[in-house]
Amino acid sequence: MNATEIGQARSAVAQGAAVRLTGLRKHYGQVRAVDGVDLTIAPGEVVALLGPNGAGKSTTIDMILGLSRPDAGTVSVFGAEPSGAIADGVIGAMLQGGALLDDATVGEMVGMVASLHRTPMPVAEALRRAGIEELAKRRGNKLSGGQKQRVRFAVALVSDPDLLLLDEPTAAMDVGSRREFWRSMQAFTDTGRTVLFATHYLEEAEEFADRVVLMRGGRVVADGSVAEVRALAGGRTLRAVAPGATKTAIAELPGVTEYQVRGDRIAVSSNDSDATLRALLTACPAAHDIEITAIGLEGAFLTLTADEETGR
Ligand SMILES: Nc1ncnc2c1ncn2[C@@H]1O[C@H](COP(=O)(O)OP(=O)(O)OP(=O)(O)O)[C@@H](O)[C@H]1O
Repeated sequence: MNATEIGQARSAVAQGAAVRLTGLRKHYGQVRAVDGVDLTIAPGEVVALLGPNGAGKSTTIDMILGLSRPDAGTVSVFGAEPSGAIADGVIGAMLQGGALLDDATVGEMVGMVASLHRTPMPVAEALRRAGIEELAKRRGNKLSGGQKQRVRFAVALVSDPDLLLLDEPTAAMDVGSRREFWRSMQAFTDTGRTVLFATHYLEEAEEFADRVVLMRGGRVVADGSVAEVRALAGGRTLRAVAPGATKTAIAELPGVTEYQVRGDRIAVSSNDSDATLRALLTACPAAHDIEITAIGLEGAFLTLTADEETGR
């Protein structure tokens, strides 16, 4: 079983999926924004949606929210249509650039959204969880970009949702605000809520997600834990000082998927680092300062989202 299958099987056994997408497709003219996505997210999972620009992350989130209608396939949220789940306050969402009111205070804005729901959490609690209690009386047009994001977070939380959908939630935040945001988020997920977040910050996925779903060209290209996705990219990096090693000799080492040679220094990506190392020491017995490291999530991301024709 590969990591994609493990991710799907693990979710499928969970009772009553939080989110289930089957054969989801959305085209804009010739652009296949989402091109056959099957995805099941179990209650309580924290899932990072990764992918380069235009991979289809926002389009997928919009369809889960019922903001955009699929051309084909189905979306269900806790067994219901998105519109039903939204009306029941089951879903909270934080979207890229979601509009805020310039003339209303933060407390009023969050209060207005709370009034739309049957069982909201107290406004003060939503502000506290989003870390913006001191901004309750500040008007929308006096907020910084990062503060606006926190207000959007409070708006997403106030219905006390079981599922949070976050599209690049920390995009406008500085490092301190991001750390604070994820601390609040962890307090929320510790209560067993489900979170799906799209991000470009790989370290956020690495640190906060139970599971990583990697999209490219409207499709899911990897799905599993951070360790599983890293392993899918196959590999390790071997660095060494290899006097006299030529590019041709390095390219021909077994297991090599990519390589760089700068003077005596080589850096090789390999899907069989043991075989690469043995062959290197045979071809170049003077090789020294050898270092083998596991590929990071960033390396896996780049490998798995590279265009096929430029994969090597
Ligand atoms: N309303 C639209 N009209 C036409 N094309 C669209 C529309 N929305 C998205 N697209 C196209 O669909 C593709 C997927 O876009 P989407 O916004 O879902 O990607 P993304 O992974 O969220 O990207 P990013 O990381 O840049 O936010 C892109 O090629 C985009 O240009």
